[in-house]
Amino acid sequence: MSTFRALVVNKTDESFTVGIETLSLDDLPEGEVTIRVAYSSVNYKDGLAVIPNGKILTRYPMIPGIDLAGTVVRSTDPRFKEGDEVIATSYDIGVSHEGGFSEYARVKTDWVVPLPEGLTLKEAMALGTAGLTAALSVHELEAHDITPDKGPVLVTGATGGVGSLAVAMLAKRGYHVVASTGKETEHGYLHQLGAREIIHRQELTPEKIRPLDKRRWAGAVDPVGGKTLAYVLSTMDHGGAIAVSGLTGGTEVNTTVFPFILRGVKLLGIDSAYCPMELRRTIWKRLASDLKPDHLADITEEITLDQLPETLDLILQGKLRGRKVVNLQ
Ligand SMILES: C=CC(=O)SCCNC(=O)CCNC(=O)[C@H](O)C(C)(C)COP(=O)(O)OP(=O)(O)OC[C@H]1O[C@@H](n2cnc3c(N)ncnc32)[C@H](O)[C@@H]1OP(=O)(O)O
Ligand SMILES: NC(=O)C1=CN([C@@H]2O[C@H](COP(=O)(O)OP(=O)(O)OC[C@H]3O[C@@H](n4cnc5c(N)ncnc54)[C@H](O)[C@@H]3O)[C@@H](O)[C@H]2O)C=CC1
Repeated sequence: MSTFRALVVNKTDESFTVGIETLSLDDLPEGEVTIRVAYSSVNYKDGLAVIPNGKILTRYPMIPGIDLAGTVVRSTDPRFKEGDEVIATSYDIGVSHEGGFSEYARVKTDWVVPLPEGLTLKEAMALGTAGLTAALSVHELEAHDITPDKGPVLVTGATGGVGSLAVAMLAKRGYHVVASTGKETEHGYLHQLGAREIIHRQELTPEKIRPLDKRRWAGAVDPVGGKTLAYVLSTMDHGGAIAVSGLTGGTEVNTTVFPFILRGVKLLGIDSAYCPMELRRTIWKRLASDLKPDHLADITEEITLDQLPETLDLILQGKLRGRKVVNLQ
C-alpha cells in the first residue's frame, strides 16, 4: 500500500474546501500506533468540523472524524501489536490530530482501546462516540441512584445518535423511557428501541418556563440542551439527575437555582472526549455486554467515504436517524 483515500478539510484566507484526497502514510501525524481503519462513524461534532465556523478543527488541512476502529498494522509501543483489533475515539482525534475519515490513521497509544470481546469492529462504530456518550450518561445516572423504580427517564433528541442509543440502553436496563422527538414518522422506530412513551419535542419548550413545574422525570439524558434543558430542570422529581451532553437545541440555558436547592436536582456533565482511560475501558466493556443495544443493527446504516459530505450536511440539519457507519475497507 503506497497511497490511501481520506476526507480532507482545508481552510485558507481565500477558501474553505472539503473533499476526498489521495494521501500517503507520510502524510499522517506522529503516533505509536498505525491502524488500517475498517469503520468510522458520523457524529454531530464531525458535522461541525466540516463547516467554516464550526469551531472544532484547530488546524488545517485536517482529516476529520472523531471515531475509528480497525486493525493495527504497525506499533512502536509494546501495549499493541500488528493484527490487534482496536477502537480509537475522541481526545484530539479529528480535532487537532488527523482522524477517522481515512483508510489509515496513526494515533497515540494512550488513545487506543482494545476491541472488547462481544463487539465487532462495525458494532464498535455503530456505537462510537454517540454510544460512549449514551453509556456514560446511563452510568452516571446509575451512580446517582436513579434506578428504574424511581420513575420515568426522559431522553431528548431521541432519534439522534446519542438519543437512539440512550433509549435502547435505558430500555434494556429496565427503565420506563419517555422519548422526545419532533419526528412524527419515527414513533414506530422509538417504540422498537424500547421507548414506553413518546412526546413531541415542543412539549419541552413551552413559551414560559416556570422556576418549578409539575414533577415529571426521575432522570434525563439530554443531548439537546438550550431551552429544552431549562424546562427539563424545572420538571425534575426530587433527587432527580440529568446527564447533559449536547447542544443541538442551543448553548444558552436560562434557569434558576430552585430545581437544585428545593428538589436536590443534579446536573451531570458528560464529556466523552477526555473521559479518563480507566472509565473509558469500563464503559466499552459495558457497551459490549449489559449496555449493548438489542437493536443496534436497526439503529445503524452503512455509508461509503464518498457519501460522507452529504451525510455530514444532513446531521447538522437534524435530518438523520440513528447512526451512520462509514465503511473504509
Ligand atoms: C463529541 C463531543 C461533542 O460533540 S461536544 C460539542 C461540540 N463541541 C463544540 O461545539 C465546541 C465548539 N467550540 C466552541 O464553540 C468554542 O471553542 C467555545 C464556545 C467552547 C469557546 O470559545 P471562545 O471563543 O470563548 O474561546 P476558545 O475557543 O479560544 O476556547 C477557550 C478555552 O476553552 C477551551 N476549549 C475550547 N473548546 C473546547 C473543547 N471542545 N473541550 C475542552 N476545552 C475547550 C480552549 O482550549 C480554551 O482553553 P485554554 O485553557 O485557554 O486553552
Ligand atoms: N458531551 C459529549 O461528550 C458529546 C456531546 N455530543 C453532543 O450531543 C448532541 C447530539 O449528538 P449526536 O447524537 O451525534 O447528533 P444527532 O444529530 O445524531 O442527534 C441530534 C438530535 O437532536 C435533534 N435536534 C436538533 N435540533 C433540535 C432542537 N432544536 N430541539 C430538539 N431536538 C433537536 C435532532 O433531530 C436529532 O435527533 C450534539 O450536540 C453533540 O455535539 C455528542 C457526543 C459526545
